[in-house]
Amino acid sequence: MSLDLRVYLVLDPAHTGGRSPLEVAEAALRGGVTVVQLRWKVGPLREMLRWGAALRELCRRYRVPLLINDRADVALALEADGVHVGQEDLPPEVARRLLGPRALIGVSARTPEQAQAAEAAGADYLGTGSVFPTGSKEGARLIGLEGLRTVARATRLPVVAIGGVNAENAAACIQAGAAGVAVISAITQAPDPEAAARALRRAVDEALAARRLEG
Ligand SMILES: Cc1ncc(COP(=O)(O)OP(=O)(O)O)c(N)n1
Ligand SMILES: Cc1ncsc1CCOP(=O)(O)O
Ligand SMILES: [Mg+2]
Repeated sequence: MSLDLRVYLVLDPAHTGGRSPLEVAEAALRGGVTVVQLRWKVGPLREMLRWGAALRELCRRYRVPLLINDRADVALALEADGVHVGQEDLPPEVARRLLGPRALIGVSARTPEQAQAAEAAGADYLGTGSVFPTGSKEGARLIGLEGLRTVARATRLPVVAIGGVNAENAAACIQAGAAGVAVISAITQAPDPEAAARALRRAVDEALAARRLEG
């Protein structure tokens, strides 16, 4: 499946403000998100599989890729499109071996060295952050827009900016070299997730168009 990283929803059922994760996901898909990741950090694995299977069907209907955070076994079980792994997770080359050449593999990279290692290991894209302060990931280290720019310049892989990104600061991430933005709270904690996704999509599309014009 081709990879359009413009607006990347990281769906964590622990961060949907008590709303149904599937309803939030469908609203976000209507609003124009281009990738969905299921991030499941607490709770029974069987529950993750149940949510994942429903999300799999939903994403197929919208023809949007579904990636699984951390867990290649779950990605395989769900026939998801790929995985996203961090620096302390399953190494990307192992994920590639398990999931095969067609799987999408994303890797978190905060430094040029991590970016280059991920590229050499066969990653398809990088997740880079935390660009801004975030309340959604404990201990996330801040790299700022300068850190994002440094990573984007160090790799040929597309980079998605993550951490505290919203419709107001998304354009700055694109100007710093990102191919798109990944968000949890800007969509899942928004009073209207569909409108929030649409606003992010518009901000990213306008910033990408402006960047193309600048050449
Ligand atoms: C798109 C994207 N980028 C970065 C991350 C963070 O992954 P990781 O560093 O492994 O942290 P956890 O999300 O697993 O806590 C991500 N999930 N998605
Ligand atoms: C998973 C993750 N990795 C780096 S920051 C972050 C959390 C992003 O959440 P939010 O979009 O709510 O700041
Ligand atoms: Mg991880």
